[in-house]
Amino acid sequence: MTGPGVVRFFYGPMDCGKSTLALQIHENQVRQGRRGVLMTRLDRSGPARISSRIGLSSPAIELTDELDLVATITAGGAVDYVVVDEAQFLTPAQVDQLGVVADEYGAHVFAFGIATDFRSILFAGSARLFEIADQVSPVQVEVLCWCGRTARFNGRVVDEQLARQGPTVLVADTEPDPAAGDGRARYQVLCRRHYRSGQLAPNPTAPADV
Ligand SMILES: Nc1ncnc2c1ncn2[C@@H]1O[C@H](COP(=O)(O)OP(=O)(O)O)[C@@H](O)[C@H]1O
Ligand SMILES: Cc1cn([C@H]2C[C@H](O)[C@@H](COP(=O)(O)O)O2)c(=O)[nH]c1=O
Repeated sequence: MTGPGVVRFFYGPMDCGKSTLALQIHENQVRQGRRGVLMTRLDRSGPARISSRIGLSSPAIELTDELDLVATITAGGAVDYVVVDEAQFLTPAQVDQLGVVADEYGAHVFAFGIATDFRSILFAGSARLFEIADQVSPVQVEVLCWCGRTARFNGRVVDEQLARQGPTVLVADTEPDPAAGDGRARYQVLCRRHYRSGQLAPNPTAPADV
């Protein structure tokens, strides 16, 4: 199928509802009989699923660096739409392949991901999406820092300290995992002020220190 394909990138910090939105868009496409492909990479719930904290989840193709997305998406015939979650983990070449799927095959591509890593540096996949997508939209639901300000920073917390260095990819949740040891990383969304200072909670001895 050829036609007006499009690449749309929805971005936002962890826990703002990206996977929920991805699954809602998929649902609305399916209801109208449109044929689609769901893809993800390194979902917290395990491989080959898109899962939302609201409780929705759906099987999806698990991506790897080596996978050619044009071949993967078109393998089963024509597709009307593609939903890609955790798109920050795509390689720039794979993002370009999404552009081919939109332009040459007429598919509507909906990509979802966090823009920046724990160092507040753009992920390679997200950077390429900002560069080539037809439309980029912040997810509308705000997540908040502990101080009440809007949180745009994805802080990585290790041993209750904000990490400033480490591997770019480290799959973990915003909630501590009770099954894991104390040193296990978690993420905490923060406003810029508290991302810069590394303060993760109110200071009990200085209540006004926000
Ligand atoms: N019981 C609930 N009722 C309403 N909203 C919820 C509930 N549990 C989680 N959420 C919302 O789900 C959102 C996280 O959704 P999710 O799709 O997992 O986010 P993301 O993919 O961006 O990390 C949060 O905004 C949170 O407020
Ligand atoms: C900031 C940051 C995040 N990650 C991982 C952590 C999670 O597994 C996902 C994001 O999940 P969500 O659906 O947006 O909640 O990305 C990472 O590997 N490296 C980072 O720097």
